[in-house]
Amino acid sequence: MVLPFRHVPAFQDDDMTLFVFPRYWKNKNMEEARSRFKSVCVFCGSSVGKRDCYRDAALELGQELVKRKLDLVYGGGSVGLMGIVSQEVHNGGGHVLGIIPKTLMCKEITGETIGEVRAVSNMHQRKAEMARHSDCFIALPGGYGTLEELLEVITWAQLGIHDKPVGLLNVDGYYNSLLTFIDKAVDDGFIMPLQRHIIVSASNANDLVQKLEDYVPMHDGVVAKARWEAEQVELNACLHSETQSEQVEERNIDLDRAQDSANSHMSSGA
Ligand SMILES: C/C(=C\CNc1ncnc2c1ncn2[C@@H]1O[C@H](COP(=O)(O)O)[C@@H](O)[C@H]1O)CO
Repeated sequence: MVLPFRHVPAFQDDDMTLFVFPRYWKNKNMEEARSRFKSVCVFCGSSVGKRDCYRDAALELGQELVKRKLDLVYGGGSVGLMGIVSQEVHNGGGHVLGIIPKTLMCKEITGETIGEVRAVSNMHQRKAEMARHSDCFIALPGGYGTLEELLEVITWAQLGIHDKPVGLLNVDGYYNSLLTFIDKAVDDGFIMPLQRHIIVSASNANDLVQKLEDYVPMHDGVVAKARWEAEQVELNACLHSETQSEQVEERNIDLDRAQDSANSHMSSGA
């Protein structure tokens, strides 16, 4: 029996928990409760910000992921808070997956790569891949890029495209004005009160990850998930064939280069 994520209570103190979430288990002889997540997607600034508290929070989040044995999925590279959190997870022995559009994939823009790096064709594919490879999302402080990524996964949760929890690491009140704005949108009838609960927030990494663990998705039943799943399957097929044709193209370019080099060796008599 496979239970869909949305129908499973976050906490079940029985053998079923082991069956549904193999990584979330309570051993009677051990104090430690492991996470029901495997991978966490972190959105965060490509800058470090002007105050030390942002760097400290990125370090603390990295350590929290290592402590809970969670893998990191992020935008790739080593610039800004992205570099701090990814380096910390990598140093702590966690798996780091960076997903980065080819255009941004040069040291001058993104810095050194860390861990596993997956190149994608564009920003849309990057977001789809980041979401596909993770079980929940966390936004550290950041700018336009972070906000855009955060709001997209919140919108996807609202539409029922996924059931994955979304958390704001509200470092020293960085996101207070965004949360106030969202409350205003609820008061003025642009966001339904039920959908306000999609966003979970906390001021430190430990509390935030715990809240994400406890999160139970709520739905108004308006959007049929099956329709999105069909669309998702199509999108994945599309991304897959795009990646495959790019790989074929790259292989052809490599073969042409090898042929050119062999030809020039032959003609120079080497
Ligand atoms: C053009 C700039 C930096 C480019 N470097 C980036 N490398 C990798 N990923 C990036 C980069 N810039 C943005 N991202 C993605 O958006 C988020 C950060 O954007 P923000 O505007 O700094 O908040 C991050 O999660 C990445 O996925 C100079 O900005």
